[in-house]
Amino acid sequence: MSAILRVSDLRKSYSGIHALDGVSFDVEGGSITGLIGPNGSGKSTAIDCISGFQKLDGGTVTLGGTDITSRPAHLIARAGLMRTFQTVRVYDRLSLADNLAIAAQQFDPAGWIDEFLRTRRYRQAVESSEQRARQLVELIGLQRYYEAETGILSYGQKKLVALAAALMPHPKIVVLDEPVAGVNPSRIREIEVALQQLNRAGETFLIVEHNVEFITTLCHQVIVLEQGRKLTEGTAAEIHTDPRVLEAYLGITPEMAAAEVRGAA
Ligand SMILES: Nc1ncnc2c1ncn2[C@@H]1O[C@H](COP(=O)(O)OP(=O)(O)OP(=O)(O)O)[C@@H](O)[C@H]1O
Repeated sequence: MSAILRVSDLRKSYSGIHALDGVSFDVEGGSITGLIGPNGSGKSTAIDCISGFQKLDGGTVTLGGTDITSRPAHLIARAGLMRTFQTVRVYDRLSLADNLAIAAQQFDPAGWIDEFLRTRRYRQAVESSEQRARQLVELIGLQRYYEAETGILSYGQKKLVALAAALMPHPKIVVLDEPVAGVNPSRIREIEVALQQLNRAGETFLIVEHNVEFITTLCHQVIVLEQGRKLTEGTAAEIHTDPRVLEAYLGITPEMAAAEVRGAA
């Protein structure tokens, strides 16, 4: 695997607060990479800056070798970096199929003249969008709701629809902002399975999430931020046992962990 997304030395301050203080990391193509850290560590600022929703003070972002630093969000999306948001954004009154058709249309090569004249380009765009929609809906396990209004779906299922919408234009990577926040715990597994299925089909994800168990179950690589800096990165197993991560998250110092072990012995 090679890096599809490379961020180097990201810097962003808010009136003296260093939200990002030189953060660098890579996301490998075909991976699920997690970005975690305690409250205020800079996760949201990082993904907002990467996806063009905030301006960086410094640093670079490259996508598939192309410099996309500080481009407007819509051009970053067009370059192949899509994102989802903490709060779900779907059209409740429209069917799942229509939600996905609208998502595809934003990037459609066919214009209104093609549509008016029903050109071959228009017919091909509609056909490939429907094929993509059916494939994605199957991968997220919602095929029985394809024609149903999305309003009837659970919050977790709507999050999956928003994810499928982000995937419609065949992006190089999707950045997910807290995909299981607010989701009923009994539904979290559905999202986990859907992401695994999509990843097996070749999709790449960068996930920001507070639910560390979800991240460590799912991710090949985990990056940990603390106070605007990268504290560490590694596999889920490495992160789980890293004393610096335990301290940052739980306030457990290596000495306390050792004392606990001695006490239990
Ligand atoms: N618009 C803003 N104005 C001023 N300070 C901000 C702003 N946005 C973020 N910050 C500060 O920047 C730092 C990083 O915030 P950020 O929201 O990126 O962290 P986070 O890891 O996403 O936190 P959380 O997990 O609580 O969402 C924090 O100290 C925060 O208070």
